[in-house]
This record gives sequence, structure tokens and C-alpha cells, in this order.
Amino acid sequence: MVSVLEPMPETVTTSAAKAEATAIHIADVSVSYATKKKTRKTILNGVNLEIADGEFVVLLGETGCGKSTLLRMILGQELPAAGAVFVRGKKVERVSAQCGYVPQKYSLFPDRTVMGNLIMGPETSKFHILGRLRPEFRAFRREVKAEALRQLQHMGLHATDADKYPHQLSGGMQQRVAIAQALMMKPNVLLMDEAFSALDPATRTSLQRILRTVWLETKPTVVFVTHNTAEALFLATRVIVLAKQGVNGQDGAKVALDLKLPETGMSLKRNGQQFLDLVEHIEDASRGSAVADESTPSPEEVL
Ligand SMILES: Nc1ncnc2c1ncn2[C@@H]1O[C@H](COP(=O)(O)OP(=O)(O)OP(=O)(O)O)[C@@H](O)[C@H]1O
Repeated sequence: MVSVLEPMPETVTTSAAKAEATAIHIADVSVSYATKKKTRKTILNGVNLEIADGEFVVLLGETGCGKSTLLRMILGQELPAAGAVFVRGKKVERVSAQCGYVPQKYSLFPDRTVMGNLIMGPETSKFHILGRLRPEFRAFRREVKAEALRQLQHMGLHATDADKYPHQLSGGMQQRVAIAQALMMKPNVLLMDEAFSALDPATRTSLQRILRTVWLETKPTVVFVTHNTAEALFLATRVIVLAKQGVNGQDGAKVALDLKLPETGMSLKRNGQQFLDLVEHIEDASRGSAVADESTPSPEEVL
């Protein structure tokens, strides 16, 4: 039996390093919900995934296969019925600041200005109400405001936008602020749930480019849910497809495809034969025609 009190130093170092390098570990996660007929509907069935630090993972799959559910498990908004999720080696049991989250829309506080939205997270995580009377709060606020302006600029917004309220911004501008807001907390992991789906094509393309630049500069671990395969191939270093199993999907979804992509992105080859073949491969997998076996498939390498 291995003693917990006297661990072998080498083993500890190795597993600590592994936990550090593994940003997200989804260990045999299953999720089911009660139905009106008092039965249970299986949504995810034994999902296993290890996502390394700095990967840009895009989750694809047909509607209702459980992509958002999986994202909520990583965020800690919901807990799995079986299995566990670990973020940087720590079991997820509640929502924590180590994950930033950007939903499709309406994530900003409507009664706060853009600046108010951006500084709120860092301020409340560092100072309680009474702590704000302390002199160091002023200096902290100055720094946070300067960082907020940097983030706004990064997202292609102007300093003058900082004083506007969310209802004074277009949908695209609101999403830029939402991403900046998530990045203000310097999260280890950035979770984005169809964050660009409600945008017009030009704004969407512009935000895809900005997000890719931000990722290349700071390499956060990103898990990005989308329905758009071309978007996935532009952004991802790894594409994961979930697909329902069993008759009418009754057995819940599993990982059907796990594909590593070159870090340089697939965008340059858009419309090339390789790009089109990949799109077909991914879409086949989403429909369940390339379903993997019981074990987590090893990522296929592209190129
Ligand atoms: N709290 C809940 N109670 C009952 N059923 C739920 C709950 N949350 C999600 N579901 C069901 O789980 C399934 C998966 O939902 P989820 O939103 O994760 O899918 P998705 O792949 O993200 O879909 P889409 O691409 O359409 O957004 C759906 O059938 C949904 O109705």
C-alpha cells in the first residue's frame, strides 16, 4: 500500500507537474436529468478528456448533444452525476475565479458602465466593501482602470466607450466588453459558449481574429463551443466533437472525434481540399458515423 504520509518525492513532483500541465481533466463524466415521465435522460455518458495548458479547444457537436452542459461542469455551475472535473489538478466543486466565462449574450451588468463592468470582478475579489476605505484601494483602482483601458483597446474599442452603458453598445461591442471582462480576472481557463453566434458575419470574423491574437500572445487555455466548423478550424489547436450514442441518442453523448490541428491555424487553406475534407470528417463525426470506442481516442494529428 502506498503511504500518503511518506510519498516518494519523485512521484509527487511528477504528478504535481502533470496536474499543472493538465489545465482541465474530465474524468469519466456522466450527466443525466430527470424527465417528466420520472425517468432519467442521459446527456453525457462517460466523457474522458485531458486538456493541456495553453490549448485552444473547440467543442463541436449537433444541437442538444451536451456541449454547454460540459462547459457548465468545467465552470462548476453544475456537478456531474458521475465522474469528476479537475481544473489545474483541483476538483471542481463550485464556480471559481480560475475560469472566465463568456456566454452568447447578455452577460454584462446593465446598470453599470463598461468601465464599471470591467473593474467589478478584480475589485470585489480583492477588497470587501469596508476594505475600500483603505488608502491602498485608490492605488489598486487606478491600476485596475488602466488595465481595463488596455483590455478595451485590445478588443478594438475606444477609451470613450468606457463611460457607456451596455444598452448604448452594439451586440458586437458588448461581446468585446464581455471578453475583456473575462480577461480582467486573468483566468487560467477561458470558457466561451457560442460567444460569437449572435453576431453579424463581419463582426464575427473580426472577433475571431482578435481572440486568436489574444490567445497567441498570452496562451490561456480556451474551451470554445460553436456550431460553425470553419470557425472551429480557424481558432482551434484541437477540435473535439461530441456525438450522441444509441437509438435516438438515448445513451447520451461521448467524444466522437479528437483532432489536433497546427497552431498556425487552418485559415490559410480555407477552401483547399484538406480543409474541405476536414469539414466533412468533423460533420460525419457529429452525426455519429465516426463514433469512437470505449476509451478516449488519442488525438489525431493533422499535417
Ligand atoms: N437543467 C436541465 N434540466 C433538464 N434538461 C437539461 C438541463 N440542461 C440541459 N438539459 C438538456 O440537456 C441536453 C443538452 O443540452 P446542452 O445545452 O448542453 O446541449 P448543446 O449541445 O449545448 O446544444 P446547443 O448546441 O443547441 O446549444 C438538451 O436536451 C437539454 O434540453
